[in-house]
Parts: sequence; C-alpha cells; structure tokens
Amino acid sequence: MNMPTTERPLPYALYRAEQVRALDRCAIERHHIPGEVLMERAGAAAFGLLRARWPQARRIAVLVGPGNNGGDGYVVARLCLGAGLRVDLLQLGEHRHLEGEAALAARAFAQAGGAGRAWRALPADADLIVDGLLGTGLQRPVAGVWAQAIGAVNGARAPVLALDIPSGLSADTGAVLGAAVEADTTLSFIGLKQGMFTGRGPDCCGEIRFDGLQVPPGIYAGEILSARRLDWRKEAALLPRRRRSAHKGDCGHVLVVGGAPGMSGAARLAAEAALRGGAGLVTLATHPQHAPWLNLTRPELMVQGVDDPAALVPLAQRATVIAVGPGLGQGPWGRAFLQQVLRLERPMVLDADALNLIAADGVGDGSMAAAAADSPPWPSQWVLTPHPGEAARLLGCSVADVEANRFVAARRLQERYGGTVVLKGAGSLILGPGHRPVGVCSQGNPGMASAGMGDVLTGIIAALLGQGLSPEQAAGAGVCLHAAAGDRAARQGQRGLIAGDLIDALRSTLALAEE
Ligand SMILES: NC(=O)C1=CN([C@@H]2O[C@H](COP(=O)(O)OP(=O)(O)OC[C@H]3O[C@@H](n4cnc5c(N)ncnc54)[C@H](O)[C@@H]3O)[C@@H](O)[C@H]2O)[C@@H](O)CC1
Ligand SMILES: [K+]
Repeated sequence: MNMPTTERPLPYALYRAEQVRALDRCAIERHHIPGEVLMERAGAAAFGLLRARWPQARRIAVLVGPGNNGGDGYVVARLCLGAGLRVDLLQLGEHRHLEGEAALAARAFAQAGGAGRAWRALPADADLIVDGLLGTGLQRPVAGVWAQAIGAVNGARAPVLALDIPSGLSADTGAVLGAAVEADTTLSFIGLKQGMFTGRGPDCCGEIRFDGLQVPPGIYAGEILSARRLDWRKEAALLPRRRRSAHKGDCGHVLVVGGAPGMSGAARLAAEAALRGGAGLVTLATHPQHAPWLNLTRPELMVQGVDDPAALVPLAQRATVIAVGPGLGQGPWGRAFLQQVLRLERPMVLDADALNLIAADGVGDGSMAAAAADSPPWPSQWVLTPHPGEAARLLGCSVADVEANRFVAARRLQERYGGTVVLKGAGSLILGPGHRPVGVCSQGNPGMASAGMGDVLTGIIAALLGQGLSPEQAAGAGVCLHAAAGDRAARQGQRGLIAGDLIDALRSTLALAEE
C-alpha cells in the first residue's frame, strides 16, 4: 500500500530544477505516465496532506500561477471543493490561455463548479493558504504584483502549504529571488530540490514533506546527483568500533593551536570538543599568558604555553591531527604560528583566523600559501571550515555573493584551496576533492547561532580525523554530529543555547549513533 505523504521518510538524493524537469520528462516520455496523471497525483497528495494536517480548515485560499505549479494548485482546489470546503482560487499571471496539463486541471476545476479570480488580496478569514504560484519554473527575480502577493501570504495569519517548492525560492541555490513564500509546510514532488536545504531554503520551506508521485524508481538512475542530504547516523557509523583493549594512543592525539591574548576561550572550546568527540589525547598549544589556567576546570587537557613557533614541531610529532584557528588572532603571534603549522605534515582543520590570515595573504603569492606549498601532499588532508564571511574573504567576494549560490561558492573554495571544504551556515555544505555530490546537513537549529559553535565544530572534526576517518568523512560526520548534538541540547530551549551545552550533549549523541 502507498504510505501517506505525512508518514513518508525524506529521501537523501537532492536535485537541481533542470534535473527534476528531466525526471518528469522521463516519467512522461519513457514510462508513458501522462503529465496530467502526475499532476493529479501531486494535487491529490497535497490535498491528503492538507486534510491530515489541518482537519479544521474550512476556507482555503489557493494561489495559482500560469504554469504547472498552478496546475497542481487547480487540482488541490477542485479536491477541496469536492470535500465541501470553501475555496478562493486567486490567479496571478495570464490564465486565459493556460497550456497542457495546467489547462486540463483548470478546466476540471471549472467543471466541478469552481471559479477563479485575479489576485487582489487574500481573504482575511482564510484558514489555510496553498501556494501554487511558482515551482521549478522560476526563471527570474519575483517583482511587482507577484512580490505583493508573496508579501501578503507571508503577512497572513493563516498557515501556508507550498506546492513543490515555496514560490520565489531558487530550487538550485537556496537563495530568495526577489521575494519568497515562507511556508509552514512544503510538499515536494518527484525529487527533493537542493535549494530547499541550504541558505534561505529551510526558512522558506518550513517542514518538508515528499511525494514521489509513484514514478518508477528506474527514472532516477539517469541523473548524476550533485548533492545529497547526509544521514547523521550513517555518517557517525563510519567511526571504527573501539576494541576492548583500546588505549588512548589508539584514539588520536589532537593538537589545537590557538588562543592569542584575550582569545583563549575559543581554543579551549575546540580542545574540549575534541575530547568529547572521542580523541584519546588533546594538547592545546596557546599563548603563555593564559596557559597556566586554561585547563583548571578541564584537567584532562594538556596545555602548553608557546611563544616560539619552533616549539610546535615536537608537539606536532606527538599529534596525529592539528586544529588551528580558533582564537588564533591575526596578529604577529597568530601569523607566525599558522605559518609553522602549514609546514607540518599532519592532517589538519583550518578555521576562523587561520582562514582570515590565509585570505589576507592572498592566494598563490602570499607567505601562507607559500608555506603550504612547501609540503604539497598536505592540502589534500585539509579541512577548511569557513562561515559565509570567511568564505567571502577567501574568495575575494561579498557575503551576498556567497549566499547567492552556496553550492558554487563551496566548489570554488574547494578548487582554489584543495582539501575538503565545509561551508557553514543553515544547511552546511561539505565538499571534498573529486566529483562526489556535495553533502548537505539538514539537522541543526537557530539556537546554534551563538558564539563558539564554530570552535566546537573544529574540535569535533579534528577528533574524528584522529580516530581514522578521511578528511571528507570527518567533515561530513563532524558537521552532522555537531548539528545533531545541537538539536539534542536544544530540547531544553533554543534561545540561550551555548557552545558548552553542545559539548555536553556530544557524548550522548555519539552513543545514540552507535546504537
Ligand atoms: N508534468 C510535470 O512536469 C509535473 C510538474 N509539476 C509541477 O510543475 C511545476 C513546474 O511547472 P512549470 O515548468 O510550468 O513552471 P512553474 O509553474 O514553476 O512556473 C512557470 C511559469 O511562471 C512564470 N514565471 C517564472 N518566473 C517568474 C517570476 N519570477 N515572476 C512571474 N512569473 C514567473 C513563467 O513565465 C511560466 O509562466 C513543478 O514545480 C510542479 O509543481 C507537478 O505537477 C508534477 C508533474
Ligand atoms: K509553489
């Protein structure tokens, strides 16, 4: 029996708009499922979700555009009429000459006694708004009356169900093109779109549901995935099981380098997160000014005050992985230590000021890049973890440019700097070398927008590298565990969540993944 949309688990494969269009075409042309049948199934799935989710709703405003997304809306509107609900069908664009299956759906709606009218305003007492304005056919920024209608939807009190994708959200990038519907629930058809899970996508989509419209599974084989959602349990399961005879030396020794004067907290958070991420040993090399008291409340940490970069060499010899950047500062101390670290042949995580220093130095001709180039095999062992601001500095562009297409920004970073890139922010992206799909993290919550969260991520990724995962695996698993621990910690509330809470939740999250 076909499972209802409300219960169906979300697939992991993510597609771009042109790929979903190709999937539609394949279903229609190769498998001879008429477009109107797909549209009928899409509308029926949305209607089923609508009734299950909002059983009390009596007055439904359905906004329809002139394409097939509108066609889906006409089907929902007809099914609502059939169930005795009051329907306001509000049209944008030219509806006198609809084409193909959208025209059939509009005719069936009229034959069922429905009448549409041009959108002017939303009925104030609508119980639910269905967004069938624009789907994967979005071609340009939303403006004019379209933007007004979307603004009205977002200002309305009624909940919003978006069909396929919220209107105005780019299916490919997760950016808002002009204006976008902020839905409570989005029901996506045939293939999940990659833009729904990163950038503004999660804001606009609300809860995401999926219906494959019963297309044959074979149609997906023809599309090369460009992105996939990461399953945090599967990612965490990459960690090798510990033998009963394991000792601390088997579990990785993380060397954290950071903590310029006045910035010791960040380095301490990264080091502590490495411990909770399962590292056997963690050494923190930091400025001598605060070294004596940095492990007072966490004596498991080994802390070394260093003022000569050469002192890192013996420390690195004992370490299996280096994390550099949190609290490093961009002054002479941080700069000298980063240059030394880049000469050390160890897998490493580069974050925060390590990235800012590399960006400030320029690419190709700066001393940082030159230091890295001294040891050519190692960039492939890097994990870079920029947030959008750091990514913009590394790419020499604006944050808006990065956010306009996070997938492209991640790829440009990887091509320019090598190794594995984690582009942080809602829906963090993970991209390693080669042509594997971009990993997209779909856990996490806005409570994690607080100081120190990035430092914790750095420590976790370093710990996973130290336990034997490859840079790409450690980055994927690290981002997922970090987000899952954030979600676990947020059960007690999102607002006021601090990085230390996430560290506290890490161990039980890891245990959950091992069940
Ligand atoms: N047979 C199929 O191909 C199926 C398609 N489906 C639906 O069809 C949608 C795709 O349909 P279409 O390709 O017709 O595209 P859309 O319905 O998403 O939009 C295309 C229309 O919007 C206009 N438009 C684009 N950008 C605009 C903007 N910024 N402002 C104002 N107007 C704009 C275009 O000129 C065109 O008239 C999917 O998202 C899905 O909802 C589903 O019914 C499943 C089956
Ligand atoms: K839509």
